[in-house]
Amino acid sequence: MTDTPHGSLPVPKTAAGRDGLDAILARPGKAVVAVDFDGTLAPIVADPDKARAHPGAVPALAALAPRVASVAVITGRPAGVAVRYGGFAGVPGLDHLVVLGHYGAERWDAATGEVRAAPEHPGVAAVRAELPGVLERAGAWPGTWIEEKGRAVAVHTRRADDPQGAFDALSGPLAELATRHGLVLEPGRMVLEIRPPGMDKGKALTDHVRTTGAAAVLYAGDDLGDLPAYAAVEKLRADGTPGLLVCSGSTEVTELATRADLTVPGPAGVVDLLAALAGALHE
Ligand SMILES: O=P(O)(O)OC[C@H]1O[C@H](O[C@H]2O[C@H](CO)[C@@H](O)[C@H](O)[C@H]2O)[C@H](O)[C@@H](O)[C@@H]1O
Repeated sequence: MTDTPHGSLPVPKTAAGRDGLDAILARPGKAVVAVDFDGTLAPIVADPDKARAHPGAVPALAALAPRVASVAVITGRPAGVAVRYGGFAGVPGLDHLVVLGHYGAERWDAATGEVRAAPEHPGVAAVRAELPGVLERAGAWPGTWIEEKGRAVAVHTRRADDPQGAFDALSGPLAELATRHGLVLEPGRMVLEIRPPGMDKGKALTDHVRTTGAAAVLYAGDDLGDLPAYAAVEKLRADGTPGLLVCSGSTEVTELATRADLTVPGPAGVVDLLAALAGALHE
């Protein structure tokens, strides 16, 4: 990061992004800061159970949260899992943190410690029962495994001998399985998730911006599941609410970097950015 009029805050490469950042700095009490979890706050690791927030993430979020209208984590993880792996509960400064899990189908509030959730979709149980057979018929790629997520199931290929080959070969059969049970396929970083339709990170973010009455928004993500949130920020901007799109950069997914106002080097870069923003708002 280079020094700018706002300390170590980087300058977004687009005019829309610079407007978004300026709006957040001008009226932080009307700004929502929303961030994805895996790949954005937490470095990508081979075993999803071992993913943890970057050590600087909680301190940066806790420094920022009291200075803005709301900080939210919007994730494909179950909300409770993200809270645990993030270490978000009981942190001074994060007393009003919101975690929107399962792409917005679940909401955890730090203020109550409770999770509110949409009803479960019956198709998930049917998919769960059929999934081993579908994987077997698709070639039983060694190293591929199923993550049980409660309201969804995910097939991970990162630990397969050929992660991209397994991902490509399984995409079609899993999309067909999802459709047959009224569900949708959510592709991500070496993961194919089958989950209920009707909610995505874009709707989750737009609802949160509306309910908080925010006048500016920052969204940071790294994966394909974050694209609806990007689209939501673009729509908010078109409708007059400034916003800043941040990409947690990787070589694995490049779709976000082309649309982002600012690309930072992975979770460490996101943490630096959040800390710099908190510092600028403290000045
Ligand atoms: O919306 P997110 O917070 O980004 O969650 C998306 C998925 O993240 C997890 O999988 C990803 O991270 C794993 C741990 O680093 C990695 O092994 C895997 O390859 C990635 O796809 C999680 O396991 C999924 O349930 C989330 O939906």
